[in-house]
Amino acid sequence: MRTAVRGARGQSATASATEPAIVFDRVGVTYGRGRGAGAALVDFNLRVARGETVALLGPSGSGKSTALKALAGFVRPSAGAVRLDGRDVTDLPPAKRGIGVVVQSYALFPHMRVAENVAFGLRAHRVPRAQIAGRVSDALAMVGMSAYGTRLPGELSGGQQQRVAIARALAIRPKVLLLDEPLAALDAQLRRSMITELQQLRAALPDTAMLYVTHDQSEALALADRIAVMRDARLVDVDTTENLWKRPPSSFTAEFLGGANLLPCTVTRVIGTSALVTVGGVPVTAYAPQPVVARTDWESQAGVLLCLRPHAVTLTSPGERGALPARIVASVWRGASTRVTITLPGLPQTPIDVDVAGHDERPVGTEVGIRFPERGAVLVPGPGAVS
Ligand SMILES: Nc1ncnc2c1ncn2[C@@H]1O[C@H](COP(=O)(O)OP(=O)(O)OP(=O)(O)O)[C@@H](O)[C@H]1O
Repeated sequence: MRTAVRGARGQSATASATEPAIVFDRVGVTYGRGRGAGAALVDFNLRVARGETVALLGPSGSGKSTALKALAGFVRPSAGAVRLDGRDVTDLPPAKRGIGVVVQSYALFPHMRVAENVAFGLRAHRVPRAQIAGRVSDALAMVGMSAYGTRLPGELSGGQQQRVAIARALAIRPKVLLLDEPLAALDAQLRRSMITELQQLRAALPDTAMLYVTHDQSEALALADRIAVMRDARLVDVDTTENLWKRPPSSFTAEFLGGANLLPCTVTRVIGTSALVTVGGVPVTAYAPQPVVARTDWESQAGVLLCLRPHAVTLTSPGERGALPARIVASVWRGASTRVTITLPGLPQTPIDVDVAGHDERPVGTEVGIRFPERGAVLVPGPGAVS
């Protein structure tokens, strides 16, 4: 059953001029039928404003692409509604939604030249013939591909093909741009430079709402205003990139966004946002964001964890005043930094990853000390906490 009431010409009764560019209203998607049916999206609610970029972040199979497809019209929701600028488009075919879509595999027509590939979408959207050449050249200029209009896709690199795919999506001047893992097929170096280009493109399209699907947290942090974290077909957390990073509302989000170390701890006292906790038998002070870590969470000790990000920890000499004693159990040099894994004597089964700048050559077994600022040690509700 749908939640929105639709009136004449697909106009939602809830539509208003102030509605965000994109609204998912309790959307559900089920693939297959009968016993084989599987829910890929459950009670999915999300709003994206004009000019805003939201990243859908989550592990493989969590339903990110399904959400995008429901918005683009490639799968039909079994429940709920999708609205664009206040208009219910749940039953509209994809070509009538005016959405630009970019997918991982470029999806260019191999026998058509670059300019023809870009023009194809314009014809499908019935843009008048006289306007097509100008729109194609504007779109190619936006992605720095003006000089390549007469090439075939096979004569381009992966990054150039993806730029053409983006140009094709932009040519229809969409108010909504959907990007489904657009950089996943590119190598690490090209991905980094494409992130910079996408940031520039973002700035050049101040009125466009963007939904960006990725399982790469660094892309999400670099490009999004807000991040929506998905797990098992559901939206688990949504907030600004900064809030989710600094004050993760769940251990899942803390781990997914930045590979946090999550340590069992006991909270002794909280004053304001400052907490005294015991970790591995040692007292430390930590940041207790409110209301993320509600008083009941720590008073009942219902699974509060200490989130330590690898870059927030500093290795010191053993016995240095104020440092916790630790021992190195593994060390991997990564070029610009070394990922050193340590354990605390009171928590020998809980490895803690620490990123040290440069090449740290201390051997496994070395006794060290660790320090972290109060704001670098954040309490988060554990998996058992009731939200
Ligand atoms: N056409 C389909 N028919 C049946 N099941 C599907 C179909 N497409 C996706 N699924 C299933 O729906 C679930 C969500 O898939 P979806 O592609 O949305 O996940 P995702 O988060 O985008 O994953 P990835 O990061 O691997 O692309 C998965 O369990 C997947 O196997």
